[in-house]
Amino acid sequence: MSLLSWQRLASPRTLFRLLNPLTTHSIKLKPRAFHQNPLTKRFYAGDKKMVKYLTQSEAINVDQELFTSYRFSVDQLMELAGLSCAHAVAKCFPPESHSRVLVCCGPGNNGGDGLVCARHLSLMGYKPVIYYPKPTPKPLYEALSHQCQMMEICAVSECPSVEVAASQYDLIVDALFGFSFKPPVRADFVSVVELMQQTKLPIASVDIPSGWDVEKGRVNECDLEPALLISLTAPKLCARHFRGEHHYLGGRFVPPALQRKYELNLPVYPGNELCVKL
Ligand SMILES: NC(=O)C1=CN([C@@H]2O[C@H](COP(=O)(O)OP(=O)(O)OC[C@H]3O[C@@H](n4cnc5c(N)ncnc54)[C@H](O)[C@@H]3O)[C@@H](O)[C@H]2O)[C@H](O)CC1
Ligand SMILES: [K+]
Repeated sequence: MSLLSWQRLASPRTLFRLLNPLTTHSIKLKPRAFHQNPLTKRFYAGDKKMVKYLTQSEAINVDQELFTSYRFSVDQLMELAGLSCAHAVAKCFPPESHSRVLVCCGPGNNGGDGLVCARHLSLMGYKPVIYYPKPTPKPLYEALSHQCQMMEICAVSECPSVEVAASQYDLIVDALFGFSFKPPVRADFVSVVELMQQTKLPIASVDIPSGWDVEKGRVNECDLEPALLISLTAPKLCARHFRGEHHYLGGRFVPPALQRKYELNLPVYPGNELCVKL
């Protein structure tokens, strides 16, 4: 068995003992219980069940139950969702190297998560700039936009070209469409989707990589490939096709009974963290 295989199976302590020529302990080479994600090939310690990947209708149903049976308000969950996205961004793209962030926001709740994320990124030392091509005329979105303005977060009204984006930004946050997206992309959003398809900047997608089919994933060769995907509540089926470097789960607000009802098998969030690596 190769060293790489042992790295996946053994704990760091066992590995140290295996590799340390000075060790005098007798070592039992008993592999730990583990399971492997068949798509990402990642190994997970323990024999816990795999996290569930939701269909589009399951995602919508979970969302609805949170608002109806559990009486959460959209603002509450959006704040937690957007905050967890900002935390995942900070883990993968620290402000020291990726301070200039273009946050692209769509017309629905995914876009709302983006506005919240931009506000928290700005509090965390980033310089976010918002591109919100079709602001939604509803009190929630107007308040979120107003908060961003009051926080002196800049907004651009034109979608930057690939070249301009490359010179002015270090990272793009994709908060255009989430689990209610129905292809094809409508005219108002074509240029920003094309920017994200063509740019070489890293992209952090909120919940769903925009333009992907919520269940089938990438449908066109040119579809964007985020470097970071932050699944919210639970990953959707499209996340099985994610090939980027970082996959996080955020939205740490799902009541245990709802987790049980949908057999979500969510991973344990470490300590008081707002997101967990999948
Ligand atoms: N429970 C949770 O997990 C929470 C998730 N949140 C986030 O909410 C989105 C889902 O929000 P929703 O408003 O239902 O949908 P979308 O944001 O995906 O977008 C709907 C919006 O987009 C328009 N639209 C749909 N298809 C197209 C298209 N082809 N072209 C252009 N426009 C399109 C549609 O008309 C609507 O206006 C989820 O993914 C999470 O990110 C909550 O924030 C917290 C709870
Ligand atoms: K998105």
